[in-house]
Amino acid sequence: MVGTNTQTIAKSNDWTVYPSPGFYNSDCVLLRPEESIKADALAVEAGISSVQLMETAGKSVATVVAQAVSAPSDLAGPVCVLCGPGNNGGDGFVAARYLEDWGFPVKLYLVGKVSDLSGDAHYMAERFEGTVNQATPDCVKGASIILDALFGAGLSRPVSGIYADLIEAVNHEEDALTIAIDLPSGLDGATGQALGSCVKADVTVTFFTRKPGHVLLPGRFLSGGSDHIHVMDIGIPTKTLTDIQAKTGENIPLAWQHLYPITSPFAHKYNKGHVLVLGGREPTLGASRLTSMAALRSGAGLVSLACPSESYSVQATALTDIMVRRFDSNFGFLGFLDDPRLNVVTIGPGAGVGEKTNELVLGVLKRDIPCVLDADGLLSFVGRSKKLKRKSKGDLKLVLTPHEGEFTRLFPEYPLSEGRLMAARSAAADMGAVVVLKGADTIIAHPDGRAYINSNAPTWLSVAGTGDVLAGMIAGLMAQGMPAFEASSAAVYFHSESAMTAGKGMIASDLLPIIARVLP
Ligand SMILES: NC(=O)C1=CN([C@@H]2O[C@H](COP(=O)(O)OP(=O)(O)OC[C@H]3O[C@@H](n4cnc5c(N)ncnc54)[C@H](O)[C@@H]3O)[C@@H](O)[C@H]2O)[C@@H](O)CC1
Ligand SMILES: [K+]
Repeated sequence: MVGTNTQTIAKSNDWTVYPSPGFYNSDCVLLRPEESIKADALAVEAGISSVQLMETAGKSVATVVAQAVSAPSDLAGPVCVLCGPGNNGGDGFVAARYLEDWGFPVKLYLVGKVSDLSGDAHYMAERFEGTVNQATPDCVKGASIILDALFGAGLSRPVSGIYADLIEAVNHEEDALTIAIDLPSGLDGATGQALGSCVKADVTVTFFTRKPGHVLLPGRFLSGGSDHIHVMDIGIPTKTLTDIQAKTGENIPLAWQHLYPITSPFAHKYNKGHVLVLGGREPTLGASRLTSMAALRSGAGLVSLACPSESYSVQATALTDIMVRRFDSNFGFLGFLDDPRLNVVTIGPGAGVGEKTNELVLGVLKRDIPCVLDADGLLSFVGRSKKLKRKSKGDLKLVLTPHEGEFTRLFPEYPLSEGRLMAARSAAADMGAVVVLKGADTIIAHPDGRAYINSNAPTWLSVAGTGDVLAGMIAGLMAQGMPAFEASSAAVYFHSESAMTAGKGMIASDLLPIIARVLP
């Protein structure tokens, strides 16, 4: 699966890696609604008519409906097709025509009149030979299948009025199978947030690529969940992705496998990097142990844990595979950085919030040593995040891994209410650092605007200590030469894979022996 790279140490000029193969591949790239409308337009420029695109789109929706039922006669109620005022409604008319032709009991409902429709939607409405009924909230009662063609990529404001009433009626009809065309109506395809009311679909049929809203939460669940989002090829040439220069993708191996560090037969501990983890004091001694073990399990050649003298004996006794070192002052810790083999420092888990940690972090950054900052390492910069700003346009040297609470405290200027994706992107651009905004849909954002959305985290991953493990995994991959953005993305992905393998009820330390099993 992973690893076509023959280099032992991957190329690491981060800012030149874009575009990566993932952004050319419709399995990975997530087109924002305006980008998908642009893709349609580019396909038209390339000679495919927009009517043909809509015909193929509508037919593909009908095909998914047909595959969901063994035979039209098995349906107790009709297939209700709810059409809105734009081209999403046009897709609904096409799907309704095919389903009628195939013998399905179809009832089509439109908000407004056919004469109000324009362009391709109007043309497709004229071609539909069945009855066009006026949509009212009662119309979906008793339906076996509801096809939601109210709004797709063109949703431009919060849903209200008759549309909100229709959406509520759809969601109330729990026995019906609700299939959304392109996006559940009311879902903002860019942010994954509901704009006013939103259809809760069981299945979503989208075209060419998925949209960020299908992967971000709650959009992923409103769309029926990852396994129920069908992406249909409607003939848009893949090369349009090159012209669009999309910068959002799903965090899958395709996105970063070309930079994954491959262990050469000549590898030894001294050419697989050396991670230094700052160890803490009571009562959070275990956190930095998790981080250091995760770095080692992720393939780093050497891992050292540097801790204050008072916790030295506990840490040294608890760790067998990690070199434990002691220091009595910040000066002592910074002295460890003179070792030229040391190539990543992790500060955070159990480090303590305050001036001392602040000084240590700035000392590391001043020496230009790549650094993963988590937990206390981040919280020590609340109110002074500007001090972390990196100006360099060369290799990215800093990775920040806040969860939502830490992010909000660190970056109040980027409110999460405007969408996690945008907030993480803005913070990354501002700081000149990789920002890993943790959550059920972790975002990994690069200062140049690229971002991956992670989707393979099981619910049980959210337990104490798993963030400490993630920080170690990122550091471990960076130590082996993987660029910061891709190392962070790969670590997030394999962290979730490890949790998946560990299973429900796992605790953070269960992940450690599994990491090495799931890594390629
Ligand atoms: N060539 C193309 O552009 C293709 C488009 N396709 C379909 O077309 C869709 C996009 O079509 P459109 O751009 O026409 O957009 P939509 O059909 O999603 O909706 C746009 C219409 O809804 C209105 N509207 C937006 N928000 C509203 C709100 N909150 N309340 C009331 N009215 C609202 C707008 O004024 C406009 O009339 C895609 O989602 C897809 O389903 C597919 O047929 C594939 C080809
Ligand atoms: K829809």
